[in-house]
Amino acid sequence: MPEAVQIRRFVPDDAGAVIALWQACGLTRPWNDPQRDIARKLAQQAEGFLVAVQDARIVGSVMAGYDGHRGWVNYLAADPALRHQGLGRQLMAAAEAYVASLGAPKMNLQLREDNTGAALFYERLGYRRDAVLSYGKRLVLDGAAPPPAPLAQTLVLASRNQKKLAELQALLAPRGYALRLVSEFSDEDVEETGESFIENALLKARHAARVSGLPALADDSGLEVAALGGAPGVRSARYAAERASDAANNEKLLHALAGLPEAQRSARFVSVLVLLRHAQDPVPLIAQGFWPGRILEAAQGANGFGYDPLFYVPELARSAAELPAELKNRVSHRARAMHSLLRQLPA
Ligand SMILES: O=P(O)(O)OP(=O)(O)OP(=O)(O)OC[C@H]1O[C@@H](n2cnc3c(O)ncnc32)[C@H](O)[C@@H]1O
Ligand SMILES: [Mg+2]
Repeated sequence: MPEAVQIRRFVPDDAGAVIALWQACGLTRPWNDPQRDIARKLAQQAEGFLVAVQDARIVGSVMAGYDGHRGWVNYLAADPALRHQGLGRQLMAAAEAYVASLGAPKMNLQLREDNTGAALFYERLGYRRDAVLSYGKRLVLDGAAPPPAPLAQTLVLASRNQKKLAELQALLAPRGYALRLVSEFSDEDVEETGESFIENALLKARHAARVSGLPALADDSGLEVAALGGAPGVRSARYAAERASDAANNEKLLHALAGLPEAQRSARFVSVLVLLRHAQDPVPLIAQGFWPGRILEAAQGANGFGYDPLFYVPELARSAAELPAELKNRVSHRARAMHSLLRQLPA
């Protein structure tokens, strides 16, 4: 049986094994020389650099420090072969105890935006996403230059739905995009006459680009319920009636599925995003995202909008309306479509 994991201070002889561990965990970057990062830490609060050891092998690391305002944690690494055994949690507890002993009132950390696995890990430890943008300026370059961050660019959002605006804004702000609503430029309503999400998204985006003169983003989305042959689908917003309220749509859906057992209540949210550089853009960027789940027998939760209170997400064991906004925005159909759209944008 392997011996229990011990957490102790880093010593210089650990460097080779620690760097190999960081590389195995994908934590190193060409512009950050790990040797120099270790040397920097040994010169500043060296006792906040901890390693986890099992059977004389380095299986984990964490670097913690206090800048006089906040505690910070970096280089949390756990041997990939020991995942799900509480090692990351143990290292974070040690890092928190260290910065708390120095008097830090709060611990901060930074994650790459697409690192959903790590985000869920920190949320389970009680961390919450702060409503801040993280800025940085490199003072010393160890190696190759990092890719340049995009400068702020304004897009018009072809939507009248404020909840969509909030979700899309949160997804785009970290990438340097600001959104303005099409209602700033025109009161005209676009009829969503398309047979597909793509056609409707294109209609909305073209109109917004035309009236604003700006590049335009549109989302056409909806809920597809298997037992209803994919309905309400592209008609999700007007399922109960033209301009129906969310409550009326939800009631109609519950009625349509009344008496159906759980196994026959599967559904998915769909989001199709279209980005046009200008109204005549012949090559729109298009991305779609899906979010599988099932329809509950009664509404649960008060967050989100539309069908969220009836949409149960099995992996999170909650309805979409019970998820904090930032969590919905990491796993939803819209988030998935946005990640795919962002991958198509030039860096
Ligand atoms: O067309 P715009 O002005 O963007 O706003 P809308 O609300 O009419 O949006 P859609 O035409 O795309 O219709 C989508 C409908 O699908 C539902 N829907 C889409 N995304 C959803 C989400 O994240 N949560 C819950 N319901 C959603 C909701 O009822 C929306 O009204
Ligand atoms: Mg609409």
